[in-house]
Amino acid sequence: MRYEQWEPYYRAILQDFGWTAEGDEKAAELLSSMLPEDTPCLARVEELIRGKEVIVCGKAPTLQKDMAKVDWWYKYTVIAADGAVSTLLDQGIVPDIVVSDLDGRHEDLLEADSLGSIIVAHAHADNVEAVKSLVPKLRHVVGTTQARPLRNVYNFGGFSDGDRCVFLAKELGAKSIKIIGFDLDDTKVTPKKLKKLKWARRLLGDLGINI
Ligand SMILES: Nc1ncnc2c1ncn2[C@@H]1O[C@H](COP(=O)(O)OP(=O)(O)OP(=O)(O)O)[C@@H](O)[C@H]1O
Ligand SMILES: Nc1nc2c(c(=O)[nH]1)N=C(CO)CN2
Ligand SMILES: [Mg+2]
Repeated sequence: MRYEQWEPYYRAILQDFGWTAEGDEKAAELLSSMLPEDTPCLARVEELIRGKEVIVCGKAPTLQKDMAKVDWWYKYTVIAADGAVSTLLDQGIVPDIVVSDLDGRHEDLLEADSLGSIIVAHAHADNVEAVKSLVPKLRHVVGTTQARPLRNVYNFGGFSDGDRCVFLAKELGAKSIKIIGFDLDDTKVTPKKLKKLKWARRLLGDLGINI
């Protein structure tokens, strides 16, 4: 999705949460300054996705049960949304890609990185400290922002980690996208999280994915 297409959603999200773009823009600049000018891992991310069957794993409480129903993991490019990486690693699955705003368990993000997962690390106004502490330790990183993209910090569209996985897969031309570990009606989450899940439903709905 081009930024011009994404921007109206971004403006509406900022308004809904009472945020301004400035903090996100500063966070994106910081992330940019920590990364190489080109993004060596991006070509690999594209290779993993284009024309491939992709499975996106969210971190709903149903994830483990949903995982048990997947017959053959190796036919998929596996994308984990943040905390889902911990459940996947526990079950012996190393995701190809982890999409994270770095509030998942840092040990698990580092373990996945050391096992070859590419971490699509998202900078926003509220995770600057995590960006500072974790990004220098990662070996395979692609930087993202929800604000206007920079030369080496991308915006594939999407807001929360789970829907950003799906936008990434769409944008880079996945052949199919299977989604597990999503429960967008989960009532056991905080009001802020529920609001994020509502946005996920709306954004995915506009991609033609109704869950
Ligand atoms: N019931 C659910 N509870 C939590 N996450 C869910 C649920 N259903 C779908 N997801 C997706 O799984 C993603 C990863 O979940 P996790 O709990 O790690 O999120 P998070 O990192 O706290 O969320 P975020 O940083 O996006 O606010 C979420 O971004 C969300 O899109
Ligand atoms: N400023 C800000 N941006 C976000 C936040 C958040 O808590 N604050 N959470 C997100 C979920 O991944 C995505 N973007
Ligand atoms: Mg997160």
